[in-house]
Amino acid sequence: MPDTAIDFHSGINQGVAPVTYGEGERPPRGDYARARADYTCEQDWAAYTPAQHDLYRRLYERQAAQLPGLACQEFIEAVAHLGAPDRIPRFDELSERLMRATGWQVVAVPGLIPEEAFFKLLSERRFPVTEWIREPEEFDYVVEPDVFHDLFGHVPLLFNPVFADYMQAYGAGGLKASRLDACELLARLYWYTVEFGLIATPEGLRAYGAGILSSAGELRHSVTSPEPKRVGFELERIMRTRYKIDSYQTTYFVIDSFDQLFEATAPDFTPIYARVRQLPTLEAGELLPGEAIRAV
Ligand SMILES: C[C@H](O)[C@H](O)[C@H]1CNc2nc(N)[nH]c(=O)c2N1
Ligand SMILES: N[C@@H](Cc1ccccc1)C(=O)O
Ligand SMILES: [Fe+2]
Repeated sequence: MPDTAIDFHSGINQGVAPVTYGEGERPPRGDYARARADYTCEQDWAAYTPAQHDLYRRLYERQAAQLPGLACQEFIEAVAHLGAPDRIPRFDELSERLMRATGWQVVAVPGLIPEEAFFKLLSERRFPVTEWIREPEEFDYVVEPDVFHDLFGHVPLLFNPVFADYMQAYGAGGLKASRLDACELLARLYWYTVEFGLIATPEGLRAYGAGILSSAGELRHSVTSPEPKRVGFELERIMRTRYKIDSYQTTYFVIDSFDQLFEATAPDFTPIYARVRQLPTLEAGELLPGEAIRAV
């Protein structure tokens, strides 16, 4: 196996083991010995215990119950494609449905993988899903992404054609950003859209980011709390903004549509990275002078 460490949250490939992850260093959780060179592995579905299937079901049910009025309609409609909530889905069955809808597949990975491997899979329309599930004590919060976050949070929107194309473009863009040493800037885009994005709809603000949609508490917080700043989507604004990895976000960026997201990220990022590097970096929660924030 390539012996490469990653900082999942910052998206910075450290190049050496062990992994830097939040505070302190430790290897990523997962069985990397079974992984292929592209970091995918077989989903050992038979190895899940009844207690683990039951944990998935409880996570699913808690989350599904609070989607109405908080999650975007595209997500709500697509959650059903995950299949029966009473057991951890089989990735190959899910892939068949997803392939028919948008040409995507889900592939098992042991856990966090190096960002270049991650980008490559996305660019091939293969979404890496962590095979392991959190421990019962981690019901409310798990530090690294597990199968519940990856499946419930990310996979439903891969059934949406525009979002599906955005994810592939992000992967290809990631491979390019690696060559331009711009992964830190690009990772902020992923964070503030794919993980923690909000969308304005005629019915009001809704969540589409996987980090929000798989979180017990942040879903309501992100959409309804008066506390966080909500700023209209702006590519360079996002690329210069740091983020929090161990608390609710203090700023959320709001798109008007998936088409807007796709079109705003279509231009060549090479000159954009150069420009953003000249601008001061903003802290999470910091606003620009006179910057408009959206009311909830
Ligand atoms: C793209 C993002 O910035 C980050 O670098 C990558 C790294 N490796 C990963 N690996 C897995 N399994 N899941 C992820 O979400 C990520 N994120
Ligand atoms: N247009 C970007 C690629 C990209 C697309 C969509 C999302 C993220 C990145 C580039 O040239 O680098
Ligand atoms: Fe995620």
